[in-house]
Amino acid sequence: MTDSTASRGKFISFEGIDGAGKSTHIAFVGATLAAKGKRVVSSREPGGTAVGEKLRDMLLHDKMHLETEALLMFASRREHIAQVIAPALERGDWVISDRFTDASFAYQGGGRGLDRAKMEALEQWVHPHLQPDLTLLFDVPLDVARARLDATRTLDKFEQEKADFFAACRTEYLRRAAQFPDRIVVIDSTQSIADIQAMLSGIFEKLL
Ligand SMILES: Nc1ncnc2c1ncn2[C@@H]1O[C@H](COP(=O)(O)OP(=O)(O)OP(=O)(O)O)[C@@H](O)[C@H]1O
Ligand SMILES: Cc1cn([C@H]2C[C@H](O)[C@@H](COP(=O)(O)O)O2)c(=O)[nH]c1=O
Repeated sequence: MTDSTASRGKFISFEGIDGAGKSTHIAFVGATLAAKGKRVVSSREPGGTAVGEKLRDMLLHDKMHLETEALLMFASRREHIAQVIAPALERGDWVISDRFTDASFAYQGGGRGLDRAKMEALEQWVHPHLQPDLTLLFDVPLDVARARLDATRTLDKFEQEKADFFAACRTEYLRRAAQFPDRIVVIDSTQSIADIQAMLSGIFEKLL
């Protein structure tokens, strides 16, 4: 039986260029929230649903037209909202998403150069009334992100992009942080993991 009186949960997104360190902190934030008695749903984009994970596989490995890429990102998002995000928020759960629409503006808009108006039209279509309550933007210089990636893994299609692509993604992320200062918190991700976790604890202390 569902509790129809449960208050809406909160929606937190994590953003940053590849290698900025966001995935490192997702488990920490999930554990922090759970310790405070919140039910947490942790998910990711592209992906987060069966259909979304199939789209993710294509998006991270197959070359395609930049508009196809943007449309598939939003198709994955549409499914993610319908299957995961909206029901969880209605149940009163907290949703942590490793990326959301800011990533489309940064990567397809900034990185690939797709017209911002097209992205805004997709955003209006797919989630006209939903935005994260809080977005944590992990910001690092490109060389730091690249060194972290090179040290750890086989690179996917996006991670193989050149420095100017990531510079444009980072610029667009920071432009959006300036545009939405009440929602997006920029975290200097060159700090140690321990220092970042201390800062995150402070942010969630205020939010809870
Ligand atoms: N503040 C930090 N100091 C030093 N190393 C870090 C820091 N944050 C993350 N790392 C390391 O950098 C690597 C990449 O981190 P992580 O996977 O969290 O990045 P990411 O932003 O999620 O990347 P992607 O978007 O490509 O998944 C990992 O090996 C992680 O341990
Ligand atoms: C949501 C979203 C993601 N991307 C890119 C950004 C990353 O390179 C990959 C996802 O990989 P991660 O290791 O899980 O971060 O997808 C994008 O280009 N546009 C988007 O909307």
